[in-house]
Amino acid sequence: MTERQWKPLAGVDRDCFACGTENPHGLKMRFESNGEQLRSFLTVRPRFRGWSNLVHGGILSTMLDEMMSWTAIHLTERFILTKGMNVAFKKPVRVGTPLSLNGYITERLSERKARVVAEIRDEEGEVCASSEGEFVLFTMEEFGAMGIMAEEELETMAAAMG
Ligand SMILES: CCCCCCCC(=O)SCCNC(=O)CCNC(=O)[C@H](O)C(C)(C)COP(=O)(O)OP(=O)(O)OC[C@H]1O[C@@H](n2cnc3c(N)ncnc32)[C@H](O)[C@@H]1OP(=O)(O)O
Repeated sequence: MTERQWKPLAGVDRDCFACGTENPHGLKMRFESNGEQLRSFLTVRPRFRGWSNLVHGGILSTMLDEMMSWTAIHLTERFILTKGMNVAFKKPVRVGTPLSLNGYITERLSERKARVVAEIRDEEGEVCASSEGEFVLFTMEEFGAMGIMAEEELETMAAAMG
């Protein structure tokens, strides 16, 4: 069986703390999709530490939220809000070490909701942290009506979703 090809997703948000392409204080996460799952690779800088050389748990949670969010956005082609998420911290994660993340949908709960999982792995491929979240899905019109994004941002985002 041939593995599905991974393709990079365009970075469309400049300032998001997690995925913003131009945010000098952010994580600058980028994503790839094979149509069934998404993945991301990054090395967390020391400025995001908690204890001494360990990545702060809040930063790991942000990375997991972002991984699940883009998984939901890309695989459902909808705008999303995180309704809730649970995180399990299984192994300490060190700053300055290469990490990989993956995300996938476990259940399409309804037309408007999806359950998504994300994992953070270390260089050995061991899962260091994982999350499960519930995501509410919105059409562009519904999201626009919530006043979260300007009209032109909505259209740029919608064009980059699939
Ligand atoms: C580039 C950017 C990527 C960034 C990714 C970051 C991801 C995030 O962290 S998002 C930020 C954190 N999350 C939030 O701020 C969400 C705040 N919470 C909320 O707005 C609400 O609680 C929300 C929308 C999640 C759930 O709303 P609530 O009414 O409690 O939902 P719920 O009772 O479960 O569902 C009610 C129904 O109304 C729908 N609904 C809720 N609000 C709306 C709305 N404004 N418009 C349309 N439908 C809505 C739900 O989909 C659901 O539909 P159905 O009955 O068919 O299942």
